[in-house]
Amino acid sequence: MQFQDVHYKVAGKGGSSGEKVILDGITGGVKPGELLALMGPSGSGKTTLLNLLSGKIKSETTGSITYNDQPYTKSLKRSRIGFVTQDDVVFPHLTVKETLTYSALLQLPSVLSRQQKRDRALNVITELGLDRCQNTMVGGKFMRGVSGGERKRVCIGNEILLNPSLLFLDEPTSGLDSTTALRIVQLLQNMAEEGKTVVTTIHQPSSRVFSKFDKLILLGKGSSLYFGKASEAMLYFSSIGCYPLIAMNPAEFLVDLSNGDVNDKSVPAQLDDDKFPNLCHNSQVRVSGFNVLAFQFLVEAYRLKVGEADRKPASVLNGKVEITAGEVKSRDFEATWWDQFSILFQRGFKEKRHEYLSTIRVVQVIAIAVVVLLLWWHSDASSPQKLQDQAGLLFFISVFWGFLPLFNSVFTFPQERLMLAKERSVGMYKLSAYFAARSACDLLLDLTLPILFLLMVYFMVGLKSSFSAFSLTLLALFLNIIAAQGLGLAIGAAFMDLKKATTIASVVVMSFMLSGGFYLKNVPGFMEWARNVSFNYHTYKLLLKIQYSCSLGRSDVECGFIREMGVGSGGLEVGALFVMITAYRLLAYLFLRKMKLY
Ligand SMILES: Nc1ncnc2c1ncn2[C@@H]1O[C@H](COP(=O)(O)OP(=O)(O)OP(=O)(O)O)[C@@H](O)[C@H]1O
Repeated sequence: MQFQDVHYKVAGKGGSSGEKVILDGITGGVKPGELLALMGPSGSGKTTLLNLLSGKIKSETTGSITYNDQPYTKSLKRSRIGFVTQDDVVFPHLTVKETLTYSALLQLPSVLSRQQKRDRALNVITELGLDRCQNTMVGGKFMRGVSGGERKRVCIGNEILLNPSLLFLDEPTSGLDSTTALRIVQLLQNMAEEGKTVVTTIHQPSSRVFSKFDKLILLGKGSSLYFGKASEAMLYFSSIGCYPLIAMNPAEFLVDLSNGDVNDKSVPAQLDDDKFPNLCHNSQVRVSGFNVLAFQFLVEAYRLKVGEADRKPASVLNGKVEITAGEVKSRDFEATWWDQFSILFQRGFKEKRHEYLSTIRVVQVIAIAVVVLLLWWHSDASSPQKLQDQAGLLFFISVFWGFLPLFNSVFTFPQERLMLAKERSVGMYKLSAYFAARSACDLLLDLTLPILFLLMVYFMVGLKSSFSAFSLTLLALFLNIIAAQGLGLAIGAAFMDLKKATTIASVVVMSFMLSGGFYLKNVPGFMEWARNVSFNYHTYKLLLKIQYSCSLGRSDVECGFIREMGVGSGGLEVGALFVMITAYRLLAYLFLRKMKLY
């Protein structure tokens, strides 16, 4: 891979006049068998350069980046490039083996049998030295799992399943102790020795880690301060008069220099006012610990080294290949739609069952059921007053089993956003397969607890004790839950941000509850739409019909509103719920389609 004079800028707040240059003419290259490190202090542009080289960023760029003398193409991204992000994008409740096996089943070509794909996952586990922890959950921020170094190796494993020729890694050692960091970099060096081209950003490596790099690009404030063999970096800097005055890790020395920090370092005497007259107002020489002169000297020295003659004119790179959801359509999906659905369903089920059927949720439902039992124990519909109380219970049931699944499903897409973006950007599966699998999985898990609730409560609170009434009540609750989930998924997909999504969801929930007809019998005409799109209103009516349609209509004048709502076959309500089930899910799918992959 070769890159020449790469520039990248972003528009500042004030439009084009306030443009911010992020990368300023970076040139370099790396061959198969080499490990290239992009080093520099925080904010120097390492991640941006890595994103450009891997094809993640395409806009606002000039310069040329070629792979085997060819420009970037979509198929290159799919089959030849692996990218390990700085944050570990993994499912915490899956084991190491499950993570890599599902990934292999989704990614590897269909010419391989399922068993061969599983074997490939096992080979990668062995290759990465993960045998001992293969049956341990990966874990994450809120859950203890494998160690940080092992988790990083799982992420690398995910990317090397397809055996890419180019592997990019963003800060693979951040947050790891020096021994674990060394193991990771050793692993990268081994991969490079096997013929891969490996490019990694690194913040401040130990000297042993530094010795593993074949090539090095040192960045400072978006400018290149060095490109060449890592082993020759110190020689180069001493050739321009910069060397450490005390024993120092070379990486520390280089990052200090790129930070403009010249303490304990010898710098050329000509860093005096006469060499750079335009920079030499003494007040400017040091800006909050940053030695402007020294830094400028390093940038100029490197430019001199490269020589203006070698720097070809910049050509426009960008804009032609936008990595969007639509584009992924064109690639060949490796597994069939049904295979994708079943793999994603199994993966989603394994990941989510811990959450849905967790002790805390079961206890929550049992606790609510006990409170309901205490309040409505042996209630009946023998008088208008008692009938009103029972209607209250039905209203509560429709609200509770609407809002619980709604709030659960609001989290689904925002929580999986990173994983979805990562997997979809390489076209691992069709969005429809993912959406169907995710919905089916949530459904199965969300329908378990209402059964428990209803079994605990139904026969003790004086509701109709026939099998058909019980089954119909359960069915009505199921429809309510499926509609509520759809709305939750749509809100989550629309905002993809947990805070915003939960806030909006709570507003929607309150409006539905208030306009649902229980608190206010005469809902004003202009608010009727809120009632009509409220699933719990229709479910409430349905439940009233199931319980009372036969016994009402005689003398319960005082419960006129129950009679009014509870008479009829329930076909209209079932129809309304089906419309909502379809509409909300369709909306969720459309929002998901519009989601940006990067
Ligand atoms: N889209 C953007 N809009 C505005 N500024 C940006 C954008 N992308 C990058 N930057 C800025 O460019 C600079 C380089 O960012 P980059 O993430 O590449 O640095 P880095 O060297 O990887 O830093 P770190 O080691 O902290 O991750 C930073 O100052 C960052 O704020």
